[in-house]
Amino acid sequence: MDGKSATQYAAWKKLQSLHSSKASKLVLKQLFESDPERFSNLSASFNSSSPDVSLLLDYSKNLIDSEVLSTLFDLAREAKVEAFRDEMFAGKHINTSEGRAVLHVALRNPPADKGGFKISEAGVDEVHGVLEHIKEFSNSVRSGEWKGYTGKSIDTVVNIGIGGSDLGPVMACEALKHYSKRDLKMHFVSNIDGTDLAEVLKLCDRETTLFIVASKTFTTQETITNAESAKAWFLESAKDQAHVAKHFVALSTNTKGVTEFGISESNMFAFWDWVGGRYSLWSAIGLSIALSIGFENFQELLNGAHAMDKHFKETKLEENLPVILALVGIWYNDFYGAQTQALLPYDQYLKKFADYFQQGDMESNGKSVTKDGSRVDYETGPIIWGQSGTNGQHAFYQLIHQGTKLIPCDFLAPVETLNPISGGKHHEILLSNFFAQPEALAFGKTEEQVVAELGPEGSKNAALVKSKIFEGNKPTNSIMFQKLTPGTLGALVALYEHKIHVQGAIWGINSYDQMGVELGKVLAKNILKQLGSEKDVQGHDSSTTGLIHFYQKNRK
Ligand SMILES: O=P(O)(O)OC[C@H]1O[C@@](O)(CO)[C@@H](O)[C@@H]1O
Repeated sequence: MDGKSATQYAAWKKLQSLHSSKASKLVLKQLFESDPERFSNLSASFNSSSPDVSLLLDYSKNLIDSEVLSTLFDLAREAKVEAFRDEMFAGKHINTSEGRAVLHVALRNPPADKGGFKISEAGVDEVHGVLEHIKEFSNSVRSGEWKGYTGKSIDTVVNIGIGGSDLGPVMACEALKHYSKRDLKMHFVSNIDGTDLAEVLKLCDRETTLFIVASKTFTTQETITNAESAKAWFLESAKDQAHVAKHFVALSTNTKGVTEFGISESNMFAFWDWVGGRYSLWSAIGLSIALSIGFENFQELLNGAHAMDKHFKETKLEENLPVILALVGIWYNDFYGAQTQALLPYDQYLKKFADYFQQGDMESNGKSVTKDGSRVDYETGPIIWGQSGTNGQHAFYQLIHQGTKLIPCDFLAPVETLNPISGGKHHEILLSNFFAQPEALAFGKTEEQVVAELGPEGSKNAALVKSKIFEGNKPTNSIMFQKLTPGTLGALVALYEHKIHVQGAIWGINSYDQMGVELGKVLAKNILKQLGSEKDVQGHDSSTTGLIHFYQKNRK
């Protein structure tokens, strides 16, 4: 993939004309009526050696026909998606702006003699050593063997990190709570807002709390400030700096930064520059996950992701789940003008799934310049949002059903619940909604149906009738998995990681740097120095100056 502008592709041009000529004719009701086999023709499965790790992707409720779909696959071929995928797996420096490889797949790759991919890049051969360190340490803490400075075992873990050093652990610990050691309390501090740390510290005992300082660069202002404040809080009673070693560990690529902070290298879990922050939960950044669910389950998480890696690497485009999700997403994003993509997991344990992929997707593909420096003249990364079902139905589904915006939705659900309370009644109600919502979105409700429902009297109110019509033809994907296990979560996360990769390849952008987060940080550091008094405030527009002055005049 050479960072070409996507509009140059013949398939892109064909998709433009297909959208112009076909969009009004791509009506799901008719598409299903004309093809009784549509579901089986437009579903794809992912199976792995573990029966619990399998997925069904039903993409039949999309605004596509065979011609559109084949042209989308042509686009993938023209954009050399497979070659770019193989470059990633081979450790090529596809993160061109930073001159780095992109190898989160190496973090979950078994040893070559156990069927793993052969990947050559500095550090890759250290992955299993770090995993061993994670295993030993998490076993030691979970068993009570690891003692704090007064000889007590650890019962509380506080992960201090932000962005990819927080969102992955938060999402995975929530998703896999069923598998967690319930008497080891997990907390996550990310925001520089003192409230975040202050509220967590109220729940902590200095003698039994372990702080994890998670930061790839070990320079992130929020994380280092929070870590310094946590250390100060700890030393208020621990007093002796030597005790820090029993209560603070670090996850980073920056050994110098870690030791300067006061954490010994033996308490550091390292990773490498080819691990992107938003792709790092599989690395040392996942330590809190291993502490929560145990190393064996953490390994299962890695195994599930590796199984999806193999699927992505080895499956032909037409049956490749990440590719299908990517292409269908591009169809709406770039040809239907859809601005967002909703992730709607009908599994309460996945309530942080959409939050996680806000960074995963939007920090990867929120770009407007191709890898060769051209300004794109097409849409790139979508806005990712969502919430667990059925909650979203009572919050924003009104807009999805009857609003003016096209919102492609991915629905996800387990066949089996992990909490079959009340004899499974809750799960059946949940799944009935999981099945019903895409059906309602696809097929809607006609004016005739509304009139029949309202009857002669009710339907005299023309405005009321109109307000009850559901236009339908709203596209959705439905993903089902057996039950939410560590392996299934690994496969699901890897599925969306690779979807992001494919979309970035087609858009010709670098999905793996994040230049857009830097300017705000620099300006904030400059303003921080000017908050002392009004005379210090220099070099800003009247709005920024006015706001700062308002703060300075009114602070206590
Ligand atoms: O892990 P770290 O180096 O502290 O970075 C935290 C987060 O900050 C960023 O916004 C980059 O500055 C994210 O990409 C990253 O996940």
